[in-house]
Amino acid sequence: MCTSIVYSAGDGYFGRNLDLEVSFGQEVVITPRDYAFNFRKLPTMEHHYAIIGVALVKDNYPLYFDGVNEEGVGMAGLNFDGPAHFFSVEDGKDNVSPFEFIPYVLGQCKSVEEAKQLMTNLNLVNINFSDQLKLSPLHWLIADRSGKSIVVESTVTGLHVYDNPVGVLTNNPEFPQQLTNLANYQSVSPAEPANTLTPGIALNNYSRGIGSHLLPGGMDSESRFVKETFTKMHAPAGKSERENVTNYFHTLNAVDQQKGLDEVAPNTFEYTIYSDGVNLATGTLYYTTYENNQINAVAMRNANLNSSDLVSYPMLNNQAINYQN
Ligand SMILES: C[C@H](CCC(=O)NCCS(=O)(=O)O)[C@H]1CC[C@H]2[C@@H]3[C@H](O)C[C@@H]4C[C@H](O)CC[C@]4(C)[C@H]3C[C@H](O)[C@]12C
Repeated sequence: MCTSIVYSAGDGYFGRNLDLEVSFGQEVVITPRDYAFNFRKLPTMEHHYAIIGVALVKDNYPLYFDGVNEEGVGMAGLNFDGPAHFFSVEDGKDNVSPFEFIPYVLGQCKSVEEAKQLMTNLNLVNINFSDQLKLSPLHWLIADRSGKSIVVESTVTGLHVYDNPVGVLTNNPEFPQQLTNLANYQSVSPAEPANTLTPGIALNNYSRGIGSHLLPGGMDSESRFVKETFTKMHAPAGKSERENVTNYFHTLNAVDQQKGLDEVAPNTFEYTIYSDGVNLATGTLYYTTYENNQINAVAMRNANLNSSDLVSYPMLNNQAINYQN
């Protein structure tokens, strides 16, 4: 499972938890403006906005899992196994494969509105990156600095672009169903609830936090969608970058997956391999990994963005404990 959010405090932050049982060898990758993005069915994009994100680099091609461009547009691909459907190439359409979709949008859009315009003639097609790296069944969250976000889902019924009023995406079911399900939890509150259950009979509020008693806490995507929406909606805005980054990670950690809790095959467990968040104004990417809770950062603007060479940083996995004596 995965969870992606846009968090609108300070400059705004975009990122995700990547939950899986295997690691792909992903790194933090900066694609500068003059790296030539080749597309299978569209002309090469010679120049474009610079991108920072987490990707697997294969044959000098950055296969982005999530990323943010220098204009502050963020995009993440999350598993959508079952409903996801990609089509055959169609003449007259903008035929883009899922593995090309993040560069296609982040390379040329300054806002969610521009991304929406770009997608009016889009056909997400069933072309594999290679025989080893086949199509992934994904859907996507796209957000910008204003905090506005959309979800893109390609299913048997076609391409769907949904406004996302809560700025959260997890996995199945289809996005409209996830939104509808929120209605079941609308009384969940950080405050003490009013007793509408037993009018006239006082109940003993035995604990603090009783307003969130009904909040789901499972590893499943529906539970995470509700829990993350509640957590993010009530997340405080900090006064500094440090405070906002700290709040951002606490917000995502509400739905991270500890090893041992989500068995996807006998004795094989899905867990949160990494969490990342990019400042949408500065392009600095912050991340933690399962093995290393320390927040590490890579600044896009410290790289030469007028170049054609990818720049990669390994994700640091050694737990950095601050021994005080
Ligand atoms: C599996 C990842 C999504 C995490 C997620 O949603 N997990 C939930 C699993 S589940 O619902 O509980 O089954 C996705 C996100 C980005 C994907 C990768 C990116 O799309 C980049 C390439 C694309 C290639 O086509 C396949 C390999 C790949 C390297 C992808 C592998 C995998 O599908 C990734 C890593």
